[in-house]
Amino acid sequence: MKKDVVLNHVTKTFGNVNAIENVSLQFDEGKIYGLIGRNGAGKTTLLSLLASFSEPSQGTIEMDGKPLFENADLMEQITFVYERDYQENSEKVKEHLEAVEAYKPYYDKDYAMELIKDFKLSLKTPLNQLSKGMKSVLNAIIGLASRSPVTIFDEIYSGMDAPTRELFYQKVIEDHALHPRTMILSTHLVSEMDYLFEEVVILHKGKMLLKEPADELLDRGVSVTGAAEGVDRFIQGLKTINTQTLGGTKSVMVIEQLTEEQRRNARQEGLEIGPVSLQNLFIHLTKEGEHNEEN
Ligand SMILES: Nc1ncnc2c1ncn2[C@@H]1O[C@H](COP(=O)(O)OP(=O)(O)OP(=O)(O)O)[C@@H](O)[C@H]1O
Repeated sequence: MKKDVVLNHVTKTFGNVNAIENVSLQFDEGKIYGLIGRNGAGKTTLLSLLASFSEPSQGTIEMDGKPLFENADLMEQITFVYERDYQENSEKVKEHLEAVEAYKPYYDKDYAMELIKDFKLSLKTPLNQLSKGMKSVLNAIIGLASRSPVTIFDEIYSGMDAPTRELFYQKVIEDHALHPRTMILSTHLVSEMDYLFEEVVILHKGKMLLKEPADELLDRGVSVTGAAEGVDRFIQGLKTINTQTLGGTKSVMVIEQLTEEQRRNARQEGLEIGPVSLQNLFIHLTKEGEHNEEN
């Protein structure tokens, strides 16, 4: 079975709002995707469609050439984890994981137990007595241990403290290396998660702004740092964003690929050329999206 997920001109409408508008893209089997977008951009809507929670209003979503929606064989391939409050659920963690195991064909119980230990979650706690962070951890464990060919994490990390998030990222990398599968992680924590992503999808107001390999995206710009006067001379005529000044030192993001000659000039000026961050690019690109719409 081919496990790429293909969206063709997908639109999802709520009332008169297009939460997702004419999105076409393919999630290739085995890659780790970062799905980013500002509040209300349509991330959860898109991921819920992949999880078959609802049907697209227009367009198709297919795996192995077949529509995903309500296809039990295909849905077995996908795990979608999202923030849940489990308020009405008093079963214990252990019972809940046993229930998950029953309907997840790739679930690895030993790995789940290892994660329970590493994340220090108690098997005996009723779900509705877990703290917010512990609920996030439980969701993360379900997502990882399900080992589904397509695993979707919808912003489940917000309840986790920083060390727990770090541990989760480490587990994602380790387990993906051992058991390659498609992972889609939506997040607002762009700066701390960017190193996980092989490809980045940016949604903006329901539309797909871009889908690009992370390294190519980061190649779109550089940071230039050094004495303010030298930086000012160097950036003349270049497209820049996000200037920061500290004392006599200035750092500017240049949204252009530099030529060899420009790089040489920078070195001669004593300037340092460094990478841009995905977070800064994201902020810039979504602002630019707004600007283009206004014109
Ligand atoms: N069930 C619904 N009924 C009506 N409108 C909805 C529904 N779900 C989402 N929307 C709208 O669709 C748009 C996209 O929402 P969505 O939750 O997908 O965004 P998001 O990118 O996940 O946002 P956030 O980062 O804030 O969680 C928003 O305008 C939202 O108000």
